[in-house]
Amino acid sequence: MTFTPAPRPFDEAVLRDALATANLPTLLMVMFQLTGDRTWLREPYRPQRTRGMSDNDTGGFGPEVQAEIRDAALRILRAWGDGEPAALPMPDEPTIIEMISSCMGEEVPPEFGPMMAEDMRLGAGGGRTRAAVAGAADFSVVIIGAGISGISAAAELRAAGFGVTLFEKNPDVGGTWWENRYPGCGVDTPSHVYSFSYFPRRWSTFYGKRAEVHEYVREVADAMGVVDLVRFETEVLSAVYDAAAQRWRVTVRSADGTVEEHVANAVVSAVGQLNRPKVPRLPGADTFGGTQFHSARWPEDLDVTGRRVVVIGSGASAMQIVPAVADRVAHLTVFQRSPQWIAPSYNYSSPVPEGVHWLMEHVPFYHTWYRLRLSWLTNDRVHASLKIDPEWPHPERSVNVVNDGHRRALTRYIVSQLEGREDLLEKSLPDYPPFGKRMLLDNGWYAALRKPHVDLVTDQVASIDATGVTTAAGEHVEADVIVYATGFEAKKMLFPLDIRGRSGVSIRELWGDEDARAYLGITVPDYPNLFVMYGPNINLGHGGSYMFFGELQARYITDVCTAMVEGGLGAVEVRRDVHDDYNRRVDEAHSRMIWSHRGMDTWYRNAAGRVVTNSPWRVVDYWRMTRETDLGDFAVEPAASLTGN
Ligand SMILES: Cc1cc2nc3c(=O)[nH]c(=O)nc-3n(C[C@H](O)[C@H](O)[C@H](O)COP(=O)(O)OP(=O)(O)OC[C@H]3O[C@@H](n4cnc5c(N)ncnc54)[C@H](O)[C@@H]3O)c2cc1C
Repeated sequence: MTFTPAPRPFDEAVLRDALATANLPTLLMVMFQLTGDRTWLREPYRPQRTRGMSDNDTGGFGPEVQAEIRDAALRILRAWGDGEPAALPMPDEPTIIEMISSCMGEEVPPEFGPMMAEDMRLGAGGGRTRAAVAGAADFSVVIIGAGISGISAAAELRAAGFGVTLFEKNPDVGGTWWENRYPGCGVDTPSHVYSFSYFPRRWSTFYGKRAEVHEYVREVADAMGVVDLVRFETEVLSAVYDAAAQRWRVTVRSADGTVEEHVANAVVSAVGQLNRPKVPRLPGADTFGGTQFHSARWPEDLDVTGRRVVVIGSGASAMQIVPAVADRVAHLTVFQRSPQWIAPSYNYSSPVPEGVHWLMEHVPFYHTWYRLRLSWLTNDRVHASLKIDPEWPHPERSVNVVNDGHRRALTRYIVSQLEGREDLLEKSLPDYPPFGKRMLLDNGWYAALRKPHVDLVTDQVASIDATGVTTAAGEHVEADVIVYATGFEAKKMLFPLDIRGRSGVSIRELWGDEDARAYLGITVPDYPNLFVMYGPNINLGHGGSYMFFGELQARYITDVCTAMVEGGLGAVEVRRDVHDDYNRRVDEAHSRMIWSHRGMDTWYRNAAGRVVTNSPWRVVDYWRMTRETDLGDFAVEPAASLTGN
């Protein structure tokens, strides 16, 4: 699917109505591309700088300028619809930077030009097209997992002609978006950015809910020919490298318990960082007489209406569950270990107006620029402000002067939301710098906490009995339902898979429970032809969409496999010095980032304080690092034989 409309005469009334709903900074870029007239990039048509995550629909223009822009857009679009060609169908990179800087009202560095140009091409072109690689059909790849990562890798490898099999433990594709079914579950990255760059969608809301995200992921998997490659309800148990054969022996178990071995030239682990639920071991939990489950295992038939519900945890999942159930339950108790920084949300529950859909589908470049603007807002824009300034005199509250400004603005917001509830305010103001944990969006969290039948408890749960939970202070809370919104075994990467490389050492032993490392988060010495997705130091802490990161890893992996086939190679193993140097740079970069700030205790860090899950890089840095593969990074072996198992 693409949004690349062909010109045809517009119905003026329809066009006028749609323009009334247009995002003006986006519309100005359309007008410039169609006319080539730089008037639309300059004062008085340069939008004000966008604040926070707002779409800045009016661009900050007064009513007269808004009307002028819409009138001019009407004329320009009518001319295009009547056959006048676009002056700049594909602007060059400096022009893209000039445009994005104009429509954001701030200078965007030139280094973003190539990545943005690629996004524009992909959005218009309908796929990460690949020329078929001669001989690829004889090179087999097993992919473990059919979430966004597995689908990205399979789509690209398949397009190049590789023999691909995916094993998926669930009965459907989608991973995160198939498993998490709790009330309120959805994205906190805007949907037009949390989309594959080559597969736009008519999102019904600006922030898609899980059912729609799952439907989308399935649609992409279908369209890219991936679904047919998946063996569902088949769990991979182990993968062992046979150095003599230059093959991986992959053991899988089907739903009926049958265990079989598959042999492949390469293995891609796409098992996700947030797939294995983490449930605290609380004394007495097994005696609870009600219903209890992890947030990712919400029972399909559970009705919480009129029930007493305890939610343990106040992270991203709890933040979505609590507002979604608060009005239905008899009583809700939220156990919070530490408060979160929560930003005001914009458009969080709003449907995308029909006029905006129409613009995306009928007006050339509109969807592209709407997405590019959002990408800049949600990706790397804040990264620089998350660096620790060693000279900053107030490390107890922030990491630099800009971060301190974020703190003031967010504090004002929280205070405004909890006015008159000093009890809640005291529990809700974090003592660590904003962005030290992933920024969450307020989708009714504070409003829910204010309700008379909702309690926010900062004491810890000490034990559970048949009728409820008891806090460390000895208070008993009666419950019918306990929800463990306690996150995932993120640091235990690839758990519980048993993966053994050239020397027979299990990756579990190599990494331990929480010290995974890989070159580019993808390849590990001693594990030839193994590629890990959403692995160590890949999670995005500053913002951004994992879908894009998944695409970058998929491209890199496909490039390496292509180089293997074209070079007649049987094994590629990342050089230890390359791997070690990369990880030294990761750790060094992290030492200057907010996630390593003193006192930051998050699921990102291990007991030694090393940040294991998060990327220290900007999206554009990782884009550049993975754009071209260099076989010089690997020790390579010629293929003993590229065919046969
Ligand atoms: C509730 C929630 C909301 C999120 N919201 C956002 C967001 O707004 N923006 C964002 O960028 N990211 C978000 N994320 C992160 C999200 O996980 C990623 O965006 C993305 O979905 C990861 O895709 P994946 O394919 O790498 O992993 P997953 O989606 O976790 O998929 C892994 C797949 O591997 C399968 N699998 C695992 N082990 C095996 C095995 N041994 N054998 C066979 N199959 C196996 C699993 O069944 C699963 O289908 C969210 C995560 C959660 C949990």
